[in-house]
Amino acid sequence: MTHLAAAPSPSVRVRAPGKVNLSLRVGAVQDDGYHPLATIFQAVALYEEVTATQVPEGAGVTITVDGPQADRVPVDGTNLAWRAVEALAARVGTAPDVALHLAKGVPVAGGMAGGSADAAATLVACDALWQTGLSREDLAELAADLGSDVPFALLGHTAVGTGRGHLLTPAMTRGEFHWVFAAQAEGLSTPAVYGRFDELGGPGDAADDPGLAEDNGLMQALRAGDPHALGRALHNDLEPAALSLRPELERTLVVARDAGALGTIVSGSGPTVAALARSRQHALALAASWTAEGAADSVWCTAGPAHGARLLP
Ligand SMILES: C[C@](O)(CO)[C@H](O)COP(=O)(O)OP(=O)(O)OC[C@H]1O[C@@H](n2ccc(N)nc2=O)[C@H](O)[C@@H]1O
Ligand SMILES: Nc1ncnc2c1ncn2[C@@H]1O[C@H](COP(=O)(O)OP(=O)(O)OP(=O)(O)O)[C@@H](O)[C@H]1O
Repeated sequence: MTHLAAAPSPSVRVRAPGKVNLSLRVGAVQDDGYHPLATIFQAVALYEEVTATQVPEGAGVTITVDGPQADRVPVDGTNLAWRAVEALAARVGTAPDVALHLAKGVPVAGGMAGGSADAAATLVACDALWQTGLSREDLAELAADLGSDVPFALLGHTAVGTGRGHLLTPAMTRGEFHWVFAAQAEGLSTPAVYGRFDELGGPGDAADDPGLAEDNGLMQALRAGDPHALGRALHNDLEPAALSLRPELERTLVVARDAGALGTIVSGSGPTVAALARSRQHALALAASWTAEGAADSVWCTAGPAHGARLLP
């Protein structure tokens, strides 16, 4: 009798990046609870890696998670990757049967859109696994329904975001920018930070619908590949709200400035703080200052722009 080994279940791996908002301009809250944004995203080379494996019919979705902060990630239907499976399956009329493994390389609840990257990677992975034939635009539509940051995790590189942050236009950049991120053990809730922004007076006298008119210098710095000019132009309307919820972040910003960072900023809704460096060597020096001063729970050196959600061979 010949023994036939069972064929391995089909499996695909996808990487999607974390992000930093180089500029984040926030308008007045709308009736749907969202704020109109004008933002410039940059993807950075801290990646979420999602492996999707076909499982027998009826097995449903399962999630396992790997990484230093894995215990803070839900493995049920509240995980954004799980919701991505369900959204894609419903869209193409297939059963949501898949085992997901998330290898987390982006700080959790840090304002760097790690969960959004998982959702984007999962869309690309299941799209390949199920050979749906959907276009990248179709996936972007599903992505926008999952969360405001998910379409950018699909696209990657550097892009202007408007609407809720989900309408994207790629931006021209030259060369590589070196970043250091100071992550905190305890995350911040994105709705709580937007809520504090409202309590602090929202956009105040600024236009309800923000624009990027004030970001001409930033766009020019990107096109010129000039990290000094980029450092001066970084801007985040949510920074006062994040600092009001986490006053100790002020010291993290100051330590990086004192150590010669070209610019410092709270990343998105925080509490991660980003510092822009002159070079990779300088990034390592900034990281060492944060560690020496105990101004971060973990420190991550990386560079941007990085690619969007992409299948791995
Ligand atoms: C802070 C940023 O990371 C900047 O890119 C994003 O605006 C947040 O994007 P996200 O985490 O994908 O947010 P979503 O999952 O879409 O929304 C979560 C909550 O954040 C708030 N929210 C989000 C986006 C937006 N333009 N206005 C908002 O007020 C709302 O309270 C919403 O209920
Ligand atoms: N795949 C996921 N990975 C991490 N957290 C997830 C995931 N799905 C749901 N969550 C929940 O969402 C919360 C925020 O997660 P995430 O790491 O995406 O935050 P974030 O980077 O601040 O997001 P954003 O920058 O898009 O606002 C976590 O505290 C967790 O409870």
